[in-house]
Amino acid sequence: MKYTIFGESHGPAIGVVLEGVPAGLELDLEAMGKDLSRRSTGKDALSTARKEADEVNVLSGVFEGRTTGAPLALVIANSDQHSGDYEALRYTPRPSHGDFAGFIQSKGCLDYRGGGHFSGRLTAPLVAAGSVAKQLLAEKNVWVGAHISAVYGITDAALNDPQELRGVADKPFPVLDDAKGEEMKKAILEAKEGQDSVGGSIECAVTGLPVGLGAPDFGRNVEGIFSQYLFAVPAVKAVAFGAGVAFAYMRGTEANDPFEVVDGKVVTRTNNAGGINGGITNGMPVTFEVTMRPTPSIALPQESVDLRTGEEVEIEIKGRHDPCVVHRAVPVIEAAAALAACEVLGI
Ligand SMILES: Cc1cc2nc3c(=O)[nH]c(=O)nc-3n(C[C@H](O)[C@H](O)[C@H](O)COP(=O)(O)O)c2cc1C
Ligand SMILES: C=C(O[C@@H]1CC(C(=O)O)=C[C@@H](OP(=O)(O)O)[C@H]1O)C(=O)O
Repeated sequence: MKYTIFGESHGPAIGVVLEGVPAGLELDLEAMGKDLSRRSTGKDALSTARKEADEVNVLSGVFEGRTTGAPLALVIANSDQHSGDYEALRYTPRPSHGDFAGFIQSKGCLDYRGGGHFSGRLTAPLVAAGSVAKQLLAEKNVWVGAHISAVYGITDAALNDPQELRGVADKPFPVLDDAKGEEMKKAILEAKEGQDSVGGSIECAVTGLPVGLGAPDFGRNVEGIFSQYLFAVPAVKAVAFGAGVAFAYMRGTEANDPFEVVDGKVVTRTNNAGGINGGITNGMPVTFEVTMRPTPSIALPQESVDLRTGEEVEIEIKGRHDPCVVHRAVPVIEAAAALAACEVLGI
């Protein structure tokens, strides 16, 4: 499958075209709607106040409830744009958003309203595409789950078994330990109160991938394939597999995953490698953590440059921004992982 996401945050609609979807899948639009509502806006003070229904209109690729194999076009309308909030920012880019790089790359023709095509809004169609991927993976007993692993240095309980993630998806704030979740929420609201934002991380597991997929080489390496999809999510700045950055503090004796036989199957007792050795799946769950930066649009004054005059200026960003993107991004990371898992499986 190949996907193309289109649209701008303040344009009429956003959407995705998925090519190469196998024919015959009975598309579960209710499951898709559930994932979209996990990501949705305007629910509480922890997220942007913009309110979008995020209803999916299936334009093509489905007939009598089943995929036909033709390109699947899913469209989501935009309705609650406040484009006036962005007028003053047209030539004075927001630090760390896509404004400056996008302005130069587009030769000044950028749709700067609401972050245009760079907006986190574009993760709605990604979640829709990810839902299709999850449904295809379910036919092969492959499952994807995730939780918030940290917000502003406050960490969730350690994930011992990916099955613990099964109950997390239905929680409004998807953590394993709800008490830690309350601390994280407090940190988000405190940052918001101070006209600031916070970053964090999401841990994700993909279970059921068979041993032997991928290759050590560029282009077919399983860590590389997952990373391509994950870094395409706005605000993702790091991806680490298995024990990840903690390897820097370990000896081989702690880091190595000993082999054992369980029910006649070769498995590893620990999974520090995150289910991948030599770029190839080893049959254990593929596990990874993504780090997401603090939301760039903060209300405090910031330094910018007027691109028309070259003059250094101070800007103040108005509007409705997420004080933290992490909690809404959990289904987004699952979606990116599901699409990556499909590629690894050759779907
Ligand atoms: C779900 C989600 C919501 C986001 N909400 C906002 C937001 O309200 N304001 C903002 O400035 N950035 C937000 N972002 C982050 C920006 O879209 C992102 O930082 C920007 O596109 C630049 O990309 P980069 O951080 O990957 O370099 C959000 C990202 C995601 C995934
Ligand atoms: C609309 C969504 O999030 C938006 C992501 C976003 C950004 O810059 O990434 C900026 C804000 O846009 P606006 O200023 O138009 O309210 C968020 O509300 C969404 O996720 O559906």
